[in-house]
Amino acid sequence: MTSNTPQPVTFKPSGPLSGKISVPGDKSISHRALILSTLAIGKSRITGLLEGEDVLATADALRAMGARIEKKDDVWTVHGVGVGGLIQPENALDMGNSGTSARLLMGLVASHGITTTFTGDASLSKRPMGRIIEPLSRMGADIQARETSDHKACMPLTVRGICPAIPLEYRLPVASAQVKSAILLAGLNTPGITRIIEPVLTRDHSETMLRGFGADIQVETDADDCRIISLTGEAELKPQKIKVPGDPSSAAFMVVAALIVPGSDIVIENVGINPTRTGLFDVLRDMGGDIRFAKKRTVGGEPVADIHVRHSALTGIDVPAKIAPSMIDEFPILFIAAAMASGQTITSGLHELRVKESDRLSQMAKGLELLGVKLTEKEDGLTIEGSGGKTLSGGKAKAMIETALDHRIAMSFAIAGLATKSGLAIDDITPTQTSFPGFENLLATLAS
Ligand SMILES: O=C(O)C1=C[C@@H](OP(=O)(O)O)[C@@H](O)[C@H](O)C1
Ligand SMILES: C=C(OP(=O)(O)O)C(=O)O
Repeated sequence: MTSNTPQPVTFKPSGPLSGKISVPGDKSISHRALILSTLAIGKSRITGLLEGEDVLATADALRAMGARIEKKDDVWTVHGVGVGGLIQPENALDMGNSGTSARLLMGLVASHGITTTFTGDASLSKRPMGRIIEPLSRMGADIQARETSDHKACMPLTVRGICPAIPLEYRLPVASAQVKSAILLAGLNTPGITRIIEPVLTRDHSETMLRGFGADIQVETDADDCRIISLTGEAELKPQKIKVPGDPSSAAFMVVAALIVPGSDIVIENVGINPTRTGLFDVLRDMGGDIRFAKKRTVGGEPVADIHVRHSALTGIDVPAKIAPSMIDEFPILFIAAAMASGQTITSGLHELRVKESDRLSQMAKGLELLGVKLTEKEDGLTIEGSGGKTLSGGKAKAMIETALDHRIAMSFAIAGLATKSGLAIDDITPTQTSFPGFENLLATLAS
């Protein structure tokens, strides 16, 4: 887990960025690769796994519930216990900073006859868990959570799973791949068909990977354009060889860095370009960004490409709210691009950003204001007046940016620092370890 000692770092103005890099493995796919391999009978092999703290928290939790997970050279091997084969962990499972670990694993244990306590860091302990507790309780799990003063169910919490659980038909009230995936994972060890109605498409890695592991899962679209996902329970999963592609959410920081630093020309190899994840690249292209996907191919059922990016003059746009789910983690870095664009960038429909690792609308607004950026913070978005390509330098630019245990806030302002007059200090770089180990070094290789 992230050390408790904050490490402040100053990011200095940069000359042109150049070179070919690759970013660490996709976080969402890495969590799912470990979880589904644990549920298969036999030995799965994973390459390209993200070795960030969030994914390592998932691996540790799965080990505590009986999986044997080992790493040799670049290959992770998971000896699965089979659907229904988890054992009760001896201690509470520490989910660190990771919402995905907490929510997916809650789903996993809900349909096993085991009792499991989940804990997390100060950030995760503030995030809403009611959205997971509600459907899993309907499946028969008993979940006791801490109640906050404003009556929200938060961690720490204890899931008393039930086997057999009751199959659920559930319409997702919030566009969340974590909620969808938690229910699907619970459904795997539940007799009958678990059905999810998804009015707004979210990342679909769980569906793709479940199919790849041999589960019986059907996806249809109804007359109202809702996806209906049906999973047959008591599944038998077969072990797989998985190649995890580079994470588009990590590539996003390097893409925006190249767009805003004059003279830059970079290539990021082997990045996942699943359309449920690439909204940021579409928005940046609409703003005038020169971003090309080269060598498109399919790896393990996921589309992958090399991304070629060149410095570009950006123009602000009105970002359609409906694109939000396909770039939900990328708004912090979009706001940095918007601050460097000419004209106004308007965003809306982003309530979910207030319940991520931090309140990302408020943290980004505070930091951008320190940099002298003019903006309006609304309940569901920011409207940002861009500098028209001029370097950022507010009167208070010497102040530290507060990262609030949020990796994406830290990395977004690190990139902003490259486009300042005299550098930008952020109060803690350690949260980058959760999703992007090696972030600082990789950025330095592009600048050298
Ligand atoms: O399922 C996943 O892997 C994720 C889903 C998203 O969360 P929500 O489901 O809360 O939107 C995203 O923000 C998170 O980084 C990863
Ligand atoms: C929201 C994120 O992750 P999680 O929900 O897994 O903490 C993120 O990576 O931006």
